[in-house]
Amino acid sequence: MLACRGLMKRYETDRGSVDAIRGIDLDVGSGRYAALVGRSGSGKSSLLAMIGGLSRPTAGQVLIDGTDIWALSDSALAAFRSAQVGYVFQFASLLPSLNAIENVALPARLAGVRRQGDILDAAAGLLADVGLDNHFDALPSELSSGEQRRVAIARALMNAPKLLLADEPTSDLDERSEREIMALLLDLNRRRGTTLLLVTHSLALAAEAEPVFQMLDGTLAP
Ligand SMILES: Nc1ncnc2c1ncn2[C@@H]1O[C@H](COP(=O)(O)OP(=O)(O)OP(=O)(O)O)[C@@H](O)[C@H]1O
Repeated sequence: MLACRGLMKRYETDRGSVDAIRGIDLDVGSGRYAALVGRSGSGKSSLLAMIGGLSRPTAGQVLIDGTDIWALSDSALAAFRSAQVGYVFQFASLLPSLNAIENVALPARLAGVRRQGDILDAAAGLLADVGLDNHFDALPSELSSGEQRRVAIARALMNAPKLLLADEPTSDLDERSEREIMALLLDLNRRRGTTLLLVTHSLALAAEAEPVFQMLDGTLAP
């Protein structure tokens, strides 16, 4: 489902170049729950951004269901991302002026889906799936950080992506919310067959994943 071949990322800075990713090959089968672990600075976010079509590799390929995503034109890549990949980041990044259901609906609006009724029905269903059926009208500022994270997960699923990328999705949450968010992600992975790639510092969170990739200074540990 997901394959990386010879991936490299070099950042050019005022102080010279940084080789953040130094030749990575990996495979994740369809419907799997995979984890990417490693110390701060080992390159996890850089790798995820290339896999998610957000940051162009210096060399190598990312194949999602056989599509070499970095060989696509910018507009084709944007369309591919919007249709096939969902993102949950460290901070929820909801739009503060939109309520929960409008935030969840946004990816479908951006993808050009026109039937507003269908969009709102789908967004309501997703909010119910993440346990927020009573908060459709709440603004992000009226929700706890765990609830905001749930809205972000529902939003990531709006366009029914095949691949869900989650970068430290529970990092600033208390233990109970962390457990609940992880249970939710794993349930979505199992029930919908969405392939999940989770970046985490936590070996405990990665324990249920298969495969687990360990990043070490821009490469994968054998
Ligand atoms: N835009 C950038 N410009 C220059 N260097 C960068 C940039 N982004 C990341 N780096 C460097 O690349 C390396 C990998 O960073 P990255 O953020 O991918 O690591 P990480 O494993 O995700 O870390 P963390 O767990 O702290 O988020 C680090 O040395 C970092 O300083």
